[in-house]
Amino acid sequence: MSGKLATEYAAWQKLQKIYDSEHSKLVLKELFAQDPNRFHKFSREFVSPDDPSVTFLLDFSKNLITEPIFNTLLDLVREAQVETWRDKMFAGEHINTSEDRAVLHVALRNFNEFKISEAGVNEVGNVLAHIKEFTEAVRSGAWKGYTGKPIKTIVNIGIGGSDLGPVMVTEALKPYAKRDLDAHFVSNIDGTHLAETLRLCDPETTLFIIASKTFTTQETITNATSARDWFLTSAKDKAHVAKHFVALSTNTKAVTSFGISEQNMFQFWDWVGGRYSLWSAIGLSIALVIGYDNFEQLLRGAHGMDKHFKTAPLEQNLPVLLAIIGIWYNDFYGAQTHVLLPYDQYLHKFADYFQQGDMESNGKSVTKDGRRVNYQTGPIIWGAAGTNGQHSFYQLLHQGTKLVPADFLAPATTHNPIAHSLHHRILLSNFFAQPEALAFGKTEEEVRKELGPGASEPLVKSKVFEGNRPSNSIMFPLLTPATLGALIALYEHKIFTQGVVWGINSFDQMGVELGKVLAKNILAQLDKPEDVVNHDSSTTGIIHYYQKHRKE
Ligand SMILES: O=P(O)(O)OC[C@H]1O[C@@](O)(CO)[C@@H](O)[C@@H]1O
Repeated sequence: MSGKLATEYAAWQKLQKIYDSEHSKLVLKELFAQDPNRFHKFSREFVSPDDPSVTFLLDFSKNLITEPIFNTLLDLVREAQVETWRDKMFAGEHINTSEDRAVLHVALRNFNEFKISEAGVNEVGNVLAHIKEFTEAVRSGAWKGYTGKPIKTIVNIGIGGSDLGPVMVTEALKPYAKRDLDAHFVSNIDGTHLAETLRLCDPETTLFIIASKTFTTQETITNATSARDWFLTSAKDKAHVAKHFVALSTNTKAVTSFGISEQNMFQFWDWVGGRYSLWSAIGLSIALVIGYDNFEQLLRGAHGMDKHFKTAPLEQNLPVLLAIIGIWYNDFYGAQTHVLLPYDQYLHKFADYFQQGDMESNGKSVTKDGRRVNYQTGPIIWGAAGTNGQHSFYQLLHQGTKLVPADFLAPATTHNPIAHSLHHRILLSNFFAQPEALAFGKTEEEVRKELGPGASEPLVKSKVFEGNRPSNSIMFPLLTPATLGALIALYEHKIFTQGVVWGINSFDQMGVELGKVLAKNILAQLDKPEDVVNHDSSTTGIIHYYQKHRKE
């Protein structure tokens, strides 16, 4: 980053002028009518440099852009020195300046290709070997519980990046799962989460995975402690913990003091951000569910995207393209959110995952140099699997007053071709139709013709679709481990690129700390009304209501 506020870039100022003078004239229907070649001009096909079966189409032609806008957005990326900062990241420079850390999730899937100098990077292979050995032992039944039975259930206890990645990926890659190994994920401190999960577990055949980068997160350590107490109620002897508890962390001291032996610990390093950690030991539950070979395919798919991001010219660089399109709407059109719409039920947790990935990375208002930004940074990320979203929030997308840029994603082929793939064809017909409806809408004239004479004016008006609502469409042949890896890396590098343009540190998360400190302070005051001190009347009042009405 050049130490500039994004608004100080010449390209940014030029974009503002273009927006001010052009935006009202940008009509997708006209843009397509003027240029029969628009789709080819504004679509790219990604083919992994490592594996030609990892390929997808990005169609970004249904966006409110022209070639001058597109080129000026690329100029902004150049002026912000995105490529320089990208190369710093890959080289292991400490670009996470507030924590003086490298940002090296790419090293977790590097397979020794890029030369990266940072402590721990040359240990990645050993951890992967440990993951392979352990997952094969558990999946084969060689790893036995304290009564000599094989493991039938795994419970990952973690939160945030120690939960969302494993959840999303094990859901997305269910077709590759070992169906006789049940996987559960406990994250919330709400006792319900653990209690409901333990109801499904047999202490003799359950493996608990305590996933925590810091191994100090209150929710995770509390859940882990309660899970261990539950286990020991049956197993009695603490020596049995070793057969049923493993840890994923950077904090060996905290792991061993919890009572998990170092040989049952899978290590990672401080240069792995929590929201970028599924590729690390945090991915143990993924490897247990889909097998090590598929887990490695996930990593290799991401590595192929890494190489693309590192080498492709900006105008061909898919993470850069998603990034600049997002900036155009976020910073010039004033769009507050960005919606992710995977037309694949296996990807139903994709938006959840990138809520942390994007919003915890770019939900910042101060630059790396400590200057308050005077522009919008990270968007609000949300979404749902199609076609479910169509029966929930698409009314707003089509006829609301808010601009909501959308990413549509879908596999050309389903893993479940039931009814001779009729279901998939119906799903895809919607995947194709929704962006068309959003972009081109339905005119008043078309509505009048449809309703015929005599239709009331309000009814006519209510059925008009203004259109001109932008979207990206991404289609890939099949959702495989490698394709998923490439897709996740695509969005990781989009987030990186936007953060560099905005001049913010995408890799710390200071904003999650204050609430935790206040909560710990309040926890100590919950017994009696007189304990509640030093708060505003609202916080005091609602705590007193709780104390008056609680039963336990
Ligand atoms: O993995 P851990 O150290 O337990 O942190 C869990 C999550 O908590 C945070 O909110 C940081 O406190 C996320 O950034 C992180 O993924």
